[in-house]
Amino acid sequence: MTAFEQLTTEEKQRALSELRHAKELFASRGWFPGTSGNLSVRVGEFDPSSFHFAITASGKDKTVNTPEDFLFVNHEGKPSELTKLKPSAETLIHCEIYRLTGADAIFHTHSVFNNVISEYYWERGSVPVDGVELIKGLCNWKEEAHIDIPIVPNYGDIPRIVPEVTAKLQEGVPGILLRKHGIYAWGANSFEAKRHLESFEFLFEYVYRLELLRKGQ
Ligand SMILES: CSC[C@@H](O)[C@@H](O)C(=O)COP(=O)(O)O
Ligand SMILES: [Zn+2]
Repeated sequence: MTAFEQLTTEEKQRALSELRHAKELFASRGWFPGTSGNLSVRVGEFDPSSFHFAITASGKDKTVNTPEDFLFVNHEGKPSELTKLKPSAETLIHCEIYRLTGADAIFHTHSVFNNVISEYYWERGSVPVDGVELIKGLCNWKEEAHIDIPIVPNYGDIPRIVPEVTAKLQEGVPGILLRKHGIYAWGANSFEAKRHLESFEFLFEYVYRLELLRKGQ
């Protein structure tokens, strides 16, 4: 029996129901414009060289629920079982984030704020955030903490993005921006990944608005 076949139905159902819940919530906030975004939740034991996760199928309208919204894939992004569904085009980015962090859930969304801020700070290589209370939402409890949220290039060829993620992932920052594309946020479970995603979105909007005010526009 493969590691995937050894998983219980309950373990798989739990991952699928967490994905369904996150998908419905983010859809209600308009966080999947134009079918963008993808979500995943890991199942079973974690070994950096062998793991499985449930992920959204590619190209679907994530604002509607269908019986074909999710499938299971392995650490190489290949379907764990026979299916006609195609995993997210960005599955390899999820694979790399799981491999590097051992996280249990990864949520990726596109927003105007995360796109604009990734372009604005592109040359700097990261988005600086200073002393904002919501940095604590990222599990950084230091008073007046400073963080830099890394930005990687957005190539059409997804495998080219993977080594960029490997190189720029930052200890203590559970997220990474793709330039003019969107944010990947992760956590030790769905609850934490959601809190991180919401905190990042808040911080992007804060930095954007503060910059506008400082420039007097
Ligand atoms: C349709 S625009 C967004 C896509 O190009 C992509 O960035 C995205 O987030 C969704 O791709 P998907 O293959 O559905 O997971
Ligand atoms: Zn995307």
